[in-house]
Order: sequence, then structure tokens, then C-alpha cells
Amino acid sequence: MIDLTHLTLTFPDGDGVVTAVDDVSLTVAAGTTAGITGPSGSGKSSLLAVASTLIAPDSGHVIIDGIDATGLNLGERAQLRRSRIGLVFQQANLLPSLTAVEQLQVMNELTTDRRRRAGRPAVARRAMDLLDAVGLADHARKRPAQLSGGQRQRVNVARALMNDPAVLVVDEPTSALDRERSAQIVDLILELTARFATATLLVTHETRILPRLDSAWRMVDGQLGAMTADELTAGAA
Ligand SMILES: Nc1ncnc2c1ncn2[C@@H]1O[C@H](COP(=O)(O)OP(=O)(O)OP(=O)(O)O)[C@@H](O)[C@H]1O
Repeated sequence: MIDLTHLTLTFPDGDGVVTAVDDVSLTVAAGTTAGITGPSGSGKSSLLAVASTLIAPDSGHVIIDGIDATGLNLGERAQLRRSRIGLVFQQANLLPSLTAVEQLQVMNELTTDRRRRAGRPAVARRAMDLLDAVGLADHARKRPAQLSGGQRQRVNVARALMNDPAVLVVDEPTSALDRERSAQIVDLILELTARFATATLLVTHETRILPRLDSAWRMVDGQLGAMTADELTAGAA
């Protein structure tokens, strides 16, 4: 699970500061998905960057499976991120020369936690299992150029799960996809969240998907508020 408490993040802005994240608290339990929407510049990406420990907040706490990231140094934070957090961004950012299964296998090299580093056969097995889970078992030997946009995003999602993360952080996963493929990727993220018991934080402009998530939030000027039933119905229309 991920527990965000009273997070605040500011950036310098001319002579003053801009408060990108303003006293945000949010808890996402294992196996559930929280959706966040809001206008451009409202602080969604900043919140995800803090939640995934890429940026330290000015104040507040990011607690991942009981570990308070805000007390850790840079190296410890990077280690926590690699071993406990899966990141999915809008562009898949796959390595052009690697096959789908290799994109997943290299993730194991990134974790320096010896206890979590698995042997080659176990890594290959997990990579194949995950490709199967995202419906790409038959495409394991293909390189990104041989895959469609939707398939590349599926590899991206599978890769994020490779190190068995407690938290899945997903930023606009469908913005490069058409409506049908968007719906499929959202279905997939919900299914994998339940199956792998991740606490999933999903930022999206597509308000019509929010009613399907376990909780829905709107960010405005750095502040996070729960969406009302009326707002959800209007967005789904
Ligand atoms: N590195 C930075 N330096 C200075 N200001 C920043 C930085 N990153 C974000 N900001 C500011 O923080 C505020 C929140 O930006 P952020 O990108 O988090 O919003 P967003 O809701 O994700 O927007 P979008 O939907 O367009 O991605 C904005 O005012 C933005 O200009």
C-alpha cells in the first residue's frame, strides 16, 4: 500500500514559488486503484513524481509498505523505487534493440537488492508469465518496431511489474492510443492491480474511466479533492 500524508512541493517561480502539490493526503490499499484527474498544470505529474520518490517533497511523508521514503537518502530512495515501485508513463520508452521479453529481463539487473535479484531461469520465467498476463506471450521475440502502439504499451505495463512492486504509478497510459485500445489498457491495469495486489495510482484526462476505479480524485491548484457522484456521472457521459 502507499500512504501519502500532507505532501507539499514547491518550485521556484521568478521571485516567488509555485505550490505544485499543496497539502495532499491519499492512501491507496493493495489491490485497489485510485484515479486522479484535473486541468493541465494542476500538479498531477508533480504528485506522481513525489509519490514515486523521484522528487522529495518540501514536507509530508511518502510511506510505501510501511517504509517512510522521506527519511531515506538519495541512494536508498532509488533502491526503494527500483524494488517496490513500478512506473508506467504515456510513451512506452522501450529500448529499440531489445525483444519484448528482454525489455522485462533487464529490469532485474536494475535492482541492487541482492535478496530480490533472481537467477536467470527465474527471471526468464517471470518475464514470460508477465507477457502472458498482458496477452503477448506470442510476441515475446519481437522488437518494439514490430509491435503496435497498444502492444508496446502492454510491454511497458508488464515491465513495470517485473520487480513485483507494491505500488504501480501510471501517468496517462492511454494518451497515445485510440479509444478502443485505451479501454483495453485500462481493463488490463485494473485486472493486473487485483492479480498482483499493487496499490495503483493512475493519472488520466479520460474522466469516463474514473467510475470504474476504486476512488476518484480531482486536482486543482495543487489540492486534491474526492470527486462527487455527480461529477463522476457527468464525466462518464
Ligand atoms: N520542474 C519544475 N520547475 C518549476 N515549476 C514546475 C516544475 N514542474 C512543474 N512545475 C509547475 O508546477 C505546477 C504543476 O505542474 P504539473 O506538471 O505537476 O501539472 P500537471 O497537472 O501534471 O499538468 P499536465 O496535465 O499538463 O501534465 C505548474 O504550475 C508547473 O508549471
